[in-house]
Amino acid sequence: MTRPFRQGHSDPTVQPVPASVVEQVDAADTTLSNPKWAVISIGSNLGNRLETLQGAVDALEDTPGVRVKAVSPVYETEPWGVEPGSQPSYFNAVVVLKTTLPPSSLLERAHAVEEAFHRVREERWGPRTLDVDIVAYAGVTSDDPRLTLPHPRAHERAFVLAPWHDVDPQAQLPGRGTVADLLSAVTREGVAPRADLELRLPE
Ligand SMILES: Nc1ncnc2c1ncn2[C@@H]1O[C@H](COP(=O)(O)OP(=O)(O)OP(=O)(O)O)[C@@H](O)[C@H]1O
Ligand SMILES: Nc1nc2c(c(=O)[nH]1)N=C(CO)CN2
Repeated sequence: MTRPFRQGHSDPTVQPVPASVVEQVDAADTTLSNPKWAVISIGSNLGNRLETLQGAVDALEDTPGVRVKAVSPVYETEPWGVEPGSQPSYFNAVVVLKTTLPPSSLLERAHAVEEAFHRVREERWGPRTLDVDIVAYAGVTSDDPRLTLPHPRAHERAFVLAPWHDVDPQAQLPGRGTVADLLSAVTREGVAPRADLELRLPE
């Protein structure tokens, strides 16, 4: 015998939903209909650097919930933070995207893209096939060491600021000021545009 389905609070299989859960679901829905912008720095100083950077751009675009909006010019840059001459030079670029992913999922994806290009983590600031850092995610600030936002060293890195300024001259680094001002405060020595190279914006 089938029992009639009873609707409303008298149905014992329907639990009341706590207000906090409703709030969380609503917040998630807002994200879905309201994508956030994020700025990603990509760098490579091992292997075929340009091919790897293009692969990273394509992999980001292939991510559900991510749309790449702009890809910067390519810069050839001296390794930052290490003994001069101790590592090959980098190719660096910046990707501006819109995403419905929360910051933690975007970081997971960034790590997966690095791993797809055989990134190994041996020493701090060691040479790498691919580095994918989240420079900024909307206006979010966080001092969580697993994901610090904005990136704690972006404001002092010309290899991030110069390509970002190229694609968005009005950009602001949350809590730090305009990218234009930050760029004028750092040395651009060792950060050279490679006008002969180009990264394609995925179609
Ligand atoms: N904004 C961020 N973007 C990427 N990783 C971050 C960020 N904030 C914190 N991290 C954490 O930093 C850890 C180390 O990252 P990674 O190995 O890419 O550092 P790095 O590129 O060598 O140096 P740097 O952090 O100076 O760019 C990651 O496992 C990640 O959890
Ligand atoms: N020029 C340059 N130097 C670096 C880079 C980078 O992408 N470019 N990334 C680092 C760790 O994120 C450390 N140093």
